[in-house]
Amino acid sequence: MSDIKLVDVTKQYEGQPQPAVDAVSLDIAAGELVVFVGPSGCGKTTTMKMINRLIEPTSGQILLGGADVMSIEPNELRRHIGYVIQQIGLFPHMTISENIQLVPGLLGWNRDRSRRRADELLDLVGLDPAAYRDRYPRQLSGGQQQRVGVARALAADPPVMLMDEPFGATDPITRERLQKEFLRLQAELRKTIVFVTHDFDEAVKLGDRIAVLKERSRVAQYDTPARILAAPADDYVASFAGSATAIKRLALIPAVRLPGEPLDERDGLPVLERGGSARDALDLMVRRGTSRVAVGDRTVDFAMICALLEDEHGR
Ligand SMILES: Nc1ncnc2c1ncn2[C@@H]1O[C@H](COP(=O)(O)OP(=O)(O)OP(=O)(O)O)[C@@H](O)[C@H]1O
Repeated sequence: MSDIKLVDVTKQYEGQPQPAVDAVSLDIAAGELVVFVGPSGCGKTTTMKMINRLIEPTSGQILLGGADVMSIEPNELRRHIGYVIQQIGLFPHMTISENIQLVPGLLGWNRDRSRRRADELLDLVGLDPAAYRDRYPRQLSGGQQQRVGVARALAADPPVMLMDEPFGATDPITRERLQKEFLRLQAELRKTIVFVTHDFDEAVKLGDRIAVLKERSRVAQYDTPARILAAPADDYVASFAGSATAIKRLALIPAVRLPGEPLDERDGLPVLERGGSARDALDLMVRRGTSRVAVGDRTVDFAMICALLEDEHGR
């Protein structure tokens, strides 16, 4: 299993008056996508990099599937944990395929198997292998390069992925497309993912759970996007989550994330389009004059959505 457990983790950089990360504890379940969100400098990246030992904690413990990461050999750890960063880090003198084959190469796979794997991964991230495998990074757009970055991190099929503002450098439209593709990919792959961003909307869109961090990475709230929006733990979380109106926030919550009852097909409820948001579910109810709609194999009801809105106004 690839759950991640942080126990009282502290990082004190030399010469700094305060720790960058101060006694942080957090449990991340296997197969879950957890987003660390917080303002610049609050310690998100430092916390994340301690998980794959790019940074060593001053004290505390990080457990990966129950084993202390400090006891896992660094190469073994890297095979287990894919890593995607904003600057992508593709090697300019290597083709796209060669870039993706780096990790399989390190693992000693033969060339045929590595090549096949690179093609398979290009396909997975929506790039036609025949068109892209032999190009160089500079011949790709920023969004395409970012997809290659994700493909490369997935090369050895690691159960865990660390992603540090992976879509941060792309324009808003590309970013939205990458987010959607990424969610589709994760629905299929179910990796354990730690995703760092300072964009709260991105956190709401992507996270199964969000850890809202304040200074020194202290956890202000750790919960599902719907619950954080409906019931922020304190003023800090509320102001961080604050700018959007309640109804706009509904548009950020995928309807599949709302609590619901199992669907009985015989009810003949209107069916929400795949990928629809809580806002879309509400629209469908209003249009069809029903108080429940089918979302996948469950139903979502009007009262649930009202509760989200009311909590918002009640504050
Ligand atoms: N190598 C280092 N030496 C000393 N201080 C550091 C070092 N790396 C980071 N810091 C400090 O630790 C704090 C947390 O930095 P970190 O990069 O983890 O924050 P962050 O939340 O990821 O920020 P951002 O969103 O701007 O990337 C900051 O105050 C930063 O200046």
